[in-house]
Amino acid sequence: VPGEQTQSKKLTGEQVAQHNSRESCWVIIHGCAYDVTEFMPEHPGGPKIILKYAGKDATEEYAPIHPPDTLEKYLDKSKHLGEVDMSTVEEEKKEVDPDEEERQMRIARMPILEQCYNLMDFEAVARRVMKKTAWAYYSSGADDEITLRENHSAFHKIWFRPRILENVEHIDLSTTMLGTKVDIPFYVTATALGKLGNPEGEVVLTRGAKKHNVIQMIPTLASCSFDEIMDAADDQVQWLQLYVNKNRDITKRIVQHAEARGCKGLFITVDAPQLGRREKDMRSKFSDVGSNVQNTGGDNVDRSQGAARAISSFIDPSLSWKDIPWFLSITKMPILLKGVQRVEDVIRAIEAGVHGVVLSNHGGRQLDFARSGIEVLAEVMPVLRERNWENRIEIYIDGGVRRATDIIKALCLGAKGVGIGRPFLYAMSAYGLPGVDRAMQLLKDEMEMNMRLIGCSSVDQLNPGLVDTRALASHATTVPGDSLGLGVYDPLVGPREKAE
Ligand SMILES: Cc1cc2c(cc1C)[n+](S(=O)(=O)[O-])c1c(=O)[nH]c(=O)nc-1n2C[C@H](O)[C@H](O)[C@H](O)COP(=O)(O)O
Repeated sequence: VPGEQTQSKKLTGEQVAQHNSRESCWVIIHGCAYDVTEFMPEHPGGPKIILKYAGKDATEEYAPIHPPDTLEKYLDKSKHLGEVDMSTVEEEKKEVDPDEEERQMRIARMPILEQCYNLMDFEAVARRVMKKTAWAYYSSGADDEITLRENHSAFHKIWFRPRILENVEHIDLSTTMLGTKVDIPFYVTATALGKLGNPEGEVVLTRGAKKHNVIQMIPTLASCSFDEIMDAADDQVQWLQLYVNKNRDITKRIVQHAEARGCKGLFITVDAPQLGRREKDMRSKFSDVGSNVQNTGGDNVDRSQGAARAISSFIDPSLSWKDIPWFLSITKMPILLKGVQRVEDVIRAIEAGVHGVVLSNHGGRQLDFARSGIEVLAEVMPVLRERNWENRIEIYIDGGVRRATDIIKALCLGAKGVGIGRPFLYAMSAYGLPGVDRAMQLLKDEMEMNMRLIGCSSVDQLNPGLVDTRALASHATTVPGDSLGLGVYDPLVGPREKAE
């Protein structure tokens, strides 16, 4: 940028502000200016969100959605214009947002952490104190959110057949997952965009997992960079969740870097060749020009699924069984398929040589009317036992796990462990690390008590004889009278109407 900045002098806010159009667009991110004029048309989130911040400081909007190394990785060095003297940057006049004022009041009055007695309490608090877009993104399920609700209600169709007069003085909750000893049979599953809920993002979950000796699955679409999350680990085991990129060189680089950094498992997500249609997420984006879901402009990016869809256009819908040998050839990490939803595919996975599966429907965020992981588990294990294959691979489930009894039911039916998503996001968003810590401790306390009451002193004693699953296949879908449903079915409370 000849003449506008000598090596020693920083750019001024005024200089940046002059480049505020499609023809010449500069933005400020973390105190540095970037020329994004040529990049704008390729931005996965579309040009509008960039134009909204043309000539201005975009850091607040940028940080929750993009890992810190994004600009290093994807914007040509010639477009890195150097540091800006932030004292010369005009503060954005923030018009008073009544919603935000109300939210701050709810935060001031939120319950103290000790008043959270179970994982649903964290959801109730998070719904009140999180930013609307963050709540919508985390809580969203696909379409009518039937599967989202079924995931948890399916556990209510399984009843216990507890044993009595067993010595349950000492309870051991520990088990192994892919050879790693963990203190309790759950892991923190991969959930994208952690900084939407907490400015520190996924590293908060890393610290919580360390404290309770559970495993964290690192999401491809994390807000933090992969290396940030690995660096935040303290002698603990982490896995990688992978969305497979159309560009297999990028995928190979990500996988081999994860292995080199010490990841102990590769979980290939197979239930999202396209991200599901999450209307709450889309609706909440309506007021944000950056991902205007009623896109009428000339954008070339389909942003009608909110933020995740926009940043996930790289996902390869052509991924198929024929790719598995290639994955087995590029890494020594155990490979598991995340998002398997019927026994035929579990058998194919075993025959394909993978090391495990996660029976999952992506937390109800993908195909609506997909069955719950726990129901698929009840279908799979008897078929594997018939073939003597139940120990050929490790089988996990996720979706709707909110109580230790849900974990126990899954292990009784043959799961090695369960993945938990939203509860830890809500705990992190509402209370930070102390929230995650308490959520994990509550599960441990519940688990110890319920193991005693079911008459088992260690998880290897859990077996199908301890549960009655006869009601599991009845799919009486609940009328969406619950909080999620009310939000979904009442289009008249969209932001425009609210403002009037
Ligand atoms: C709640 C949530 C889940 C996401 C998630 C983001 C959120 C906010 N994202 S998503 O943006 O693409 O949908 C991912 C993801 O990055 N990759 C993935 O494999 N699963 C993703 N999942 C699914 C997750 O790994 C579990 O399957 C699901 O969360 C388990 O259900 P519960 O939330 O009820 O525990």
